[in-house]
Amino acid sequence: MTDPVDVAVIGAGAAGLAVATIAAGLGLKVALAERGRMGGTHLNAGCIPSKALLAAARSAAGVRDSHRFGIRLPPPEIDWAAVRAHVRGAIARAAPNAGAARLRGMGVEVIEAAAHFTAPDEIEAGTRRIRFRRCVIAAGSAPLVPNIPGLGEIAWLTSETLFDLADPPGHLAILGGGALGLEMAQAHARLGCLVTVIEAGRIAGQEDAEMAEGLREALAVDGIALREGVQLTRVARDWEGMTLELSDGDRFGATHLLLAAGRVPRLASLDLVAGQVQATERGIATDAGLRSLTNRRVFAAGDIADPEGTGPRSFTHAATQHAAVLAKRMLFRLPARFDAAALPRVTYTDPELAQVGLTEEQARAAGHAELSILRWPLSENDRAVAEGRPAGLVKLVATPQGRLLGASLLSAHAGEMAGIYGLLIGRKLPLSALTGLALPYPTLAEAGKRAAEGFYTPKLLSPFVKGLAGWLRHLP
Ligand SMILES: Cc1cc2nc3c(=O)[nH]c(=O)nc-3n(C[C@H](O)[C@H](O)[C@H](O)COP(=O)(O)OP(=O)(O)OC[C@H]3O[C@@H](n4cnc5c(N)ncnc54)[C@H](O)[C@@H]3O)c2cc1C
Ligand SMILES: NC(=O)c1ccc[n+]([C@@H]2O[C@H](COP(=O)([O-])OP(=O)(O)OC[C@H]3O[C@@H](n4cnc5c(N)ncnc54)[C@H](O)[C@@H]3O)[C@@H](O)[C@H]2O)c1
Repeated sequence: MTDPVDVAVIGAGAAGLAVATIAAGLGLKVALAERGRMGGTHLNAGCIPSKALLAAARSAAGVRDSHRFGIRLPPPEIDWAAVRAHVRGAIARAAPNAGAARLRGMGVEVIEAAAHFTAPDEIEAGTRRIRFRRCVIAAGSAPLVPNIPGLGEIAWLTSETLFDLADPPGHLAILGGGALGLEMAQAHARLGCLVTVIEAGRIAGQEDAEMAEGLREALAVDGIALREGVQLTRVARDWEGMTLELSDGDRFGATHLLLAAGRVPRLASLDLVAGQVQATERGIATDAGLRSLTNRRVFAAGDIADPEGTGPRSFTHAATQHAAVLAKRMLFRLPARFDAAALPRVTYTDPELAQVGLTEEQARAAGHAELSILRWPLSENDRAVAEGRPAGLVKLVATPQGRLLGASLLSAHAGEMAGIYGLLIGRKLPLSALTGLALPYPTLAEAGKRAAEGFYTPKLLSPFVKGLAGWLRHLP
């Protein structure tokens, strides 16, 4: 029987790679099993291809829009094969960072096979049986395939197959108006496809309603048909592609259907019973420090982790935050917990929609009866005006004492600005930390500062302060 490894990792996506890299960097003996493509979702079927496609789409939109700046160009011609090559090129350029060679170079034993538990302290991957001191389950999540009559008749798409299409969809129907559905709707519309989004609730349902409304207007400009508050009740194949029936009785034809209705944890093949690891339908049940509730040797990270029953946070930056928690908790045995309070999320449409902390609705639902709601429209921001992009809004939600609870941003580059709000919320800094910050002029980031200034303006203009200023005026 061979010595146990210090850390066995199941899955080489963002979470597994980060954990394996940290542990190997500390000189620990690490084994990593990956059954599919190294790099997992974010590299092969998630962040990188979707952002690469969005960049191509933004470029096409820029050409169409150029007349606003006095530049006359012919309509863009979309070379789909070249767009695909750009997307594949982006994946290929990022791939070496996640590659088996890099990991092996760091001393990690990489096993390119599916892993499953055989005992509470052992996994099997391919022909290898590996005993472990610690195991991190980082097997990620897969697209949810809803149970819709007729779905079996058609060749539906998910994010795992969408980026491999040899030809552009003529009419892409998208089931789900969350981050994935909206990003891919805009990308394909700008690349010349007809797009219809079918959303059971409202688009961007987790996000602030005012932000969703602004995004709705922007997507309409791209010609995207949004069908909100309806279910897809049936799909049938026909000679042109498919016919979709909606719960309001409407029917329409489409050539392709993308399922963007959420994700489910990849639990099935792990044999969690043998590992004595408890899971819920949302993922591996862990405490706030990502340790399994039922097997102290086992931890979870990334999309598959369900810390304290709060559900997964399906973001690459959440996966790397998980790895940082595990570095402290699992490797150094220090207290550490995953705190999602300051975790940003961004929908990379144009404009981008970023959220950090609580939306107004969530803050009220959490029992904050009195709130200070501070807004600054992009139409009042010099940079946005100069660049001819005045649509958008920054909205801050604060306590009456000036502590920031949440920030919602609808703006170009909102994702680049989200971090500052994460810092304010995470470090519990007052709004004055933002108002006192010298920001370069003219920047979009100033909109947030102007919103925060709105908290202090009424106080500065109070009769007391005015009286004080009047009195000071008489001093020599
Ligand atoms: C289209 C799309 C766009 C996205 N865009 C963004 C974005 O812009 N920003 C953002 O932050 N997030 C984005 N996400 C979410 C992000 O991609 C995921 O949150 C992140 O990739 C999850 O990483 P992970 O390591 O938990 O899982 P994964 O990346 O899914 O990795 C898990 C790995 O485990 C392997 N595995 C599974 N079971 C086993 C087994 N039994 N044995 C061995 N290996 C196994 C899988 O093959 C996989 O490679 C996007 C997702 C999608 C689908
Ligand atoms: N920019 C990003 O960070 C980014 C981009 C894409 C995906 N992701 C991650 O990937 C995960 C999956 O994204 P997603 O957009 O598929 O999931 P999601 O849960 O964010 O959105 C799914 C949407 O589909 C709707 N829906 C579900 N079932 C439906 C049905 N039968 N009919 C009509 N509508 C239905 C829901 O109401 C919801 O609005 C998310 O957790 C997200 O965090 C992140």
